[in-house]
Amino acid sequence: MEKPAGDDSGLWAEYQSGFGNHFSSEALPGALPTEQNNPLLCPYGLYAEQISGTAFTAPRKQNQRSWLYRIKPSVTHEPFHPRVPGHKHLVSEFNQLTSSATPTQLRWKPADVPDAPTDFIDGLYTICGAGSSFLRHGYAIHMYAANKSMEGCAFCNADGDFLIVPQKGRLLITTECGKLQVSPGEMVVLPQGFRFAINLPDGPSRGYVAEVFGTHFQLPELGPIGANGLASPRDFLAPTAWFEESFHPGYTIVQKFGGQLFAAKQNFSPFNVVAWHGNYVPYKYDLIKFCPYNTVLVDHGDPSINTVLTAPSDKLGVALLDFVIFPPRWLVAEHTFRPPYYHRNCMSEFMGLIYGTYEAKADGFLPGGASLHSCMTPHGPDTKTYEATIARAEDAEPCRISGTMAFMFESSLVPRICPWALESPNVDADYYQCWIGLKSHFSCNGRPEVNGSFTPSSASCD
Ligand SMILES: O=C(O)Cc1cc(O)ccc1O
Ligand SMILES: [Fe+2]
Repeated sequence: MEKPAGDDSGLWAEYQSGFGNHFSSEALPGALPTEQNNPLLCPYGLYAEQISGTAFTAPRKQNQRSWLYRIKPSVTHEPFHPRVPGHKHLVSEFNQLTSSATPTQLRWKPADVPDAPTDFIDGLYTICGAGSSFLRHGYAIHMYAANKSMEGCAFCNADGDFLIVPQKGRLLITTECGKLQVSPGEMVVLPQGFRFAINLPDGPSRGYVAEVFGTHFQLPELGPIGANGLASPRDFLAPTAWFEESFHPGYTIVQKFGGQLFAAKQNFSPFNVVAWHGNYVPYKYDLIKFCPYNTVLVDHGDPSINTVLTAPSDKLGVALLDFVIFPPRWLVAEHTFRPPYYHRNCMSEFMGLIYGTYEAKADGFLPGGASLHSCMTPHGPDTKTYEATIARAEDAEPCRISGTMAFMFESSLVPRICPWALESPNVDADYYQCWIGLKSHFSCNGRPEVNGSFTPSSASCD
């Protein structure tokens, strides 16, 4: 299976294609002012409102903002108060009070979706992160497990951009710019400050979220690859304008601000934007459209070759957070150990699995599960994968990795881990065992001893 069935995007939502474009969209003819951004009187009596995703003065190349033309401006609400009930499992400042660091290899089994009614907001919990949303530098990695649509409320993340990777269950996301349907196998970016509501048409749902503070995701440079390849700008889809005019007493805006949830009441839906234009927008991307480039002769390329999106740090070429995937592809390298190499990395690697089996782990790393190998923590293929690979070393024909989609959030900042993630019953306490069986194949006469008693596993090839 290349991708779970049931992706009927397009039915619920209509899109415009491109990455970083200056988009424009109107749900009523003539609703978008064309001569200027801020007319004295807007068409249809709308209010003009700007949302800025970068400082007004950011260089033109990085500057991101959109103009929204709406029935009432977003300021039309009662004061924000800490939400009751609070949320105990969200963190946006990673320090000794909130989290701790460990160099040990960590792996989590998939979390069960709760039985109690739980929407996306309550089902979201932080796993780890670094830096601070207040200082506008850092990231948080969250996961969610939920089973019910958000009702009578919209979520707004003032802390950073969410990159959401659903693993189970579709997300029907209503945003101020319009609607997005996101299936497992796709990802969506909801930039800082946009209000959105998530419906779960399939019920039980779970997935992964990377949140970046103080920067935005961009496409990686292609360098010598050339003008094409990896994620193509035209495969990114932004919504088209959609609005509702509803009298909705008690509608709640839930704002994540410094990791804390605040609530404010208003009496109408915030999805009242009739037209908009700009380059600061939510967007989605289908990971199966990724066009991988890789080794065609020898050796294992670094995983950066599979970068879908990167959130840059201030250091040239060093990511605050890269979103990297391990998609279906051909492995053709000659006399090469084809699975991921054993390594230690100054960057920290959080991994998740959307479907299938990951090429470095014959078992134990399950769809919906996760692993974390922090800065300089050694890791690599498990014993079964290693032994199966060298057992068929002599007859390694080109083979296709199929039916799998793993991903990595890779960061230059060392993550601190939340106590509930470290103490979770889903922690795989025996993770280290997957490498303990790696034995010496050393032989003084030069020819490695290969124990042929292992049956080659089907973990990496068809
Ligand atoms: O650790 C991992 O499984 C991710 C990874 C994959 C790969 O092919 C090379 C390096 C790397 O960190
Ligand atoms: Fe790695």
